Amino acid sequence: MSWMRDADASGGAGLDVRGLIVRVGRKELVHGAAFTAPPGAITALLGPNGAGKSTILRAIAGVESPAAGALAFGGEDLLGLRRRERARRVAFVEQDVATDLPIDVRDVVALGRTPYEPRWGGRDLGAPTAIDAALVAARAEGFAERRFASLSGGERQRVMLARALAQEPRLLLLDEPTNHLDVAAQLELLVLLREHTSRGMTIVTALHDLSLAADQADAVVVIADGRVVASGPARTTLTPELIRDVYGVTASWTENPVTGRPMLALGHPAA
Ligand SMILES: Nc1ncnc2c1ncn2[C@@H]1O[C@H](COP(=O)(O)OP(=O)(O)OP(=O)(O)O)[C@@H](O)[C@H]1O
Repeated sequence: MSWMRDADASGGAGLDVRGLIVRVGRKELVHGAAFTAPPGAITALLGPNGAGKSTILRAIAGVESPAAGALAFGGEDLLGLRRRERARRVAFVEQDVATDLPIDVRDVVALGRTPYEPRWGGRDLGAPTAIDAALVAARAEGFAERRFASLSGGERQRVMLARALAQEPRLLLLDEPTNHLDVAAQLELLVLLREHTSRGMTIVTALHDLSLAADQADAVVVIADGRVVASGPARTTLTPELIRDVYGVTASWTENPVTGRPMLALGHPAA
């Protein structure tokens, strides 16, 4: 396809989603979504509850098979890759983590190395280093020897992030990664993600916190009713009009008195 050749020619293209349709049973949940996520950047998927953010991430991750559409990353057709090859490129941290895994944290993180295990026996020589580095990066090394089921929600989220980092993906998909984190941990996570983008990782993350997305994401994609309604840089895309239409709340850009950066203030004037 011509757009994939274009992506190759540009050297290191990001994620390109075209005409994505996802059906579950007879119900169509995503109706021809199209957007790009720049390489080496954080793109936030925004939108109200039930808009389709998780469904889109699941389709990109290969958990759901799209009914139609094209998904390319780095100029490669993701849908044409074998599962193992896709898993070496794309990692996904889902929103709800199973709570009853009867295994230790380190073993959960080791699952991220599955795509690198030699097919015909032998050992994945890169595993110990990758697992240790991922535990440290996700600030999960302090509970590496504990049972996964004994962890708090925020700790579990760090472990699932560590598992995804152990996979050494070039595209990292995150579904609401901050939802169990306290305010310091949220900002710390964004710093960590920023470190990874500066080393070339492309990150696409569903976020509910519009202010956090406005401050930290390089680009935003706004989803409503299974459709992309706007996309682009946060400052120019998240207009007060768009936010009112999509979320029904009042918004205003102002200056954050703490950071000095543009800040999105939200609320209902009468509340
Ligand atoms: N397996 C399913 N069968 C039927 N409907 C589904 C299924 N999975 C999701 N949906 C519906 O599809 C829509 C989109 O769901 P999705 O989880 O993608 O939304 P979301 O934007 O991630 O929402 P949230 O912000 O609440 O996590 C919702 O209306 C949801 O109820």
